[in-house]
Amino acid sequence: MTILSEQSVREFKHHLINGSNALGIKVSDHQSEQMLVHSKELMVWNKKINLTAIKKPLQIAEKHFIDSIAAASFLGNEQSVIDLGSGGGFPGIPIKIMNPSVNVVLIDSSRKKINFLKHIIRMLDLDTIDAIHSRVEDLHENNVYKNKFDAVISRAFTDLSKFVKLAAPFLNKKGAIYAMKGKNADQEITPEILEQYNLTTDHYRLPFEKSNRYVIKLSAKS
Ligand SMILES: C[S@@+](CC[C@H](N)C(=O)[O-])C[C@H]1O[C@@H](n2cnc3c(N)ncnc32)[C@H](O)[C@@H]1O
Repeated sequence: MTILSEQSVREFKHHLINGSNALGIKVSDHQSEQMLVHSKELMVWNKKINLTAIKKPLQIAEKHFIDSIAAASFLGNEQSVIDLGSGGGFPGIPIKIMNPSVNVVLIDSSRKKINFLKHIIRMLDLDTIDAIHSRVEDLHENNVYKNKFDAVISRAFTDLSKFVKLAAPFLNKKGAIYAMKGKNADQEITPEILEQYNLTTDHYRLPFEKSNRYVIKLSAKS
């Protein structure tokens, strides 16, 4: 099925590459092609299952892909990343596309969304990435995932306090938690979080619509 005209494809890639460039991030032609494939499938599957409220191609480019790529640029050189409540694959799939050597695990409690994510992984022929159908809390005692990750990340999953509790069991000793947030991010930071973690906040603005985004990084106090 042709979901995008040739003109729309050109506009999508242009938007993705130029918008990322404006944030100082280089997206190659191959990477933009991979994100285009993911976007087209997102639009097709979204007609049957609820993957995203964002439906226009250029908005998908900016609000899903550029947002995920920008947040990924604040990761250190982590080699294993788990994305909690990954939904349509954000930020986990763009993280993998931008950093092919990183091991990525995507978790979601919706079987339909996991089927979609497995389909994308197959279409893009990605390796060292897995999509797991589970509630996050049901994996806390699973030795495959417990204390195994350098980074736990999420976007639009839950509030910061709850995310920290759900993320902590996955971290290895040097691991860090990354929460992608929109406006009022600072209001979610509680004294309990500051007691337990060193906190840094990075900021960027989406390049076209100009809204503010924050990545809150938490690493355990030694
Ligand atoms: C609002 S969506 C965000 C999706 C994606 N991270 C994004 O930013 O586009 C939240 C996702 O978390 C999943 N979810 C909610 N509670 C969960 C839980 N306890 N364990 C695993 N996934 C969960 C939902 O199925 C949904 O796909």
